[in-house]
Amino acid sequence: MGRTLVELFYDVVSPYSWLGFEVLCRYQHIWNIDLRLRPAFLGGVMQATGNKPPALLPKRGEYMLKDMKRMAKYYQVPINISALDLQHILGSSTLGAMRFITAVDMTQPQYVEPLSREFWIRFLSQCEDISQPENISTVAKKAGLSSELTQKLLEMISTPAVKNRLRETTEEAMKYGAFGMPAVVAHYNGEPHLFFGSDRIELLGSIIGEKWLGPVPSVPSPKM
Ligand SMILES: N[C@@H](CCC(=O)N[C@@H](CS)C(=O)NCC(=O)O)C(=O)O
Repeated sequence: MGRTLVELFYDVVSPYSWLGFEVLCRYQHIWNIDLRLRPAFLGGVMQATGNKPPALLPKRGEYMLKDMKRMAKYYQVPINISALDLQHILGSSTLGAMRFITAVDMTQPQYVEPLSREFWIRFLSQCEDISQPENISTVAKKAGLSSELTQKLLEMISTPAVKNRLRETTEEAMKYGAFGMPAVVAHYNGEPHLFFGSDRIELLGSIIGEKWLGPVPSVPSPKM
């Protein structure tokens, strides 16, 4: 049977997207899937669907911090957010970062995975800014991009081509029914199936006929 295309729509503002991203990056080497990373803009989804970040509700925000701590440990993803950081996250815009990742996706797609991870590490592990060009450059360097390339990509983020591409990807996620992130779309049996949340990947596996081995599956060792 052919490989199942699995698309992950995500924004680096979203800690649950980071969890979903790492789990799918692990499973792409185990399940019969082709993982397509789709950088999108959560702010645009929230605005267009009339949804709101769940953490704006104080009790939900309080719970989310505890949930996040437990999930980070269980999923082995180094998210490290305090109540103060959560306020900062809710007040930050990741539009520039998502445009930068989009520009990379358009020109150097092999860097999308390490670059997205480095944005999350800086933003949700070290709780440092990712909106200023100098900080975007620091992240890009960590992901292995040269300073010349980073400079060109920074120039690209204000072009209509990049802005439109990010808008189109965000709209595509919503066409599949997304109202938040991570939004995972599995193209199976000739139909797209939307899953919302990092906690629905086990369910995704059951739909596409793949076995869930927990959030940190061990990768089979290559045959000698
Ligand atoms: N239960 C989901 C929660 C995901 C979640 O809360 N995502 C946030 C962004 S970090 C969102 O977009 N929420 C929209 C909503 O809950 O309606 C998970 O474990 O991943």
